[in-house]
Amino acid sequence: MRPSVLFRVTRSRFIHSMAPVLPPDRRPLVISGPSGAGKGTLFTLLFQRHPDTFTFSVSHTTRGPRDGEQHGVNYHFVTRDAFEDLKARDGFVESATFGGNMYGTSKATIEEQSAKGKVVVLDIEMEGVKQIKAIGFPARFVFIAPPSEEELERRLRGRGTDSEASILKRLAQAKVELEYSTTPGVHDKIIVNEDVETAYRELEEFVFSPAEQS
Ligand SMILES: Nc1ncnc2c1ncn2[C@@H]1O[C@H](COP(=O)(O)OP(=O)(O)OP(=O)(O)O)[C@@H](O)[C@H]1O
Repeated sequence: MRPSVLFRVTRSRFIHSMAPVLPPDRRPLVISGPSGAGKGTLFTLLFQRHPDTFTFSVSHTTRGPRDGEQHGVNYHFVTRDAFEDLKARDGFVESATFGGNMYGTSKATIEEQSAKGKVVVLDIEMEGVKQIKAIGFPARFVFIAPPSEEELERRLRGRGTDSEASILKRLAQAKVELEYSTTPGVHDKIIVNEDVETAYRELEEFVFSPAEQS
């Protein structure tokens, strides 16, 4: 290998190891889609393969921490009063109540993480997507769809994390979400997660595409 070539190769490896490759469009990435479609699978790959580029948005919740959960890592655990106060001050891009507990994504969390130069990834359900769109919060919206409802059911069952009742509830909700995903202009990108690597490549390509292409 000629010395100049060697230098270029070494230099390029050095740049890659030192500086994260940042997407031209740094707006937060809102990932939504039916439970079991593979959102977690795909964004976990994004974090593993670009550890310095992306960061997961840490939500606020009024529920208590479970064993091993850490404040500021899994959630910002706050009192109901603190949550309601922040909500009244318009501090959330989206919030919702599940099983009697409140959950929300705070604007300050997104802004702090974005200020560190990272692209913030949000895993948000449909109602949250609607809220974020309604306030016009700048973000890129990606919808992960299953190849079919039958395959979605297979994945939910195969995951082995849900009761029969929970699986049926998730499948019913999936129909609503898939219907909503056909609303024009809601999502910047819809990815059908049939083969994981193919879907991942599509996600990566979208994420690193210039703003005007999204
Ligand atoms: N392309 C794929 N082919 C086959 N199985 C897949 C594929 N993508 C994900 N899975 C599997 O499907 C199951 C559901 O995936 P995952 O947990 O990532 O879904 P999710 O959309 O994040 O769900 P939730 O919203 O409930 O967290 C997992 O067991 C995962 O390993």
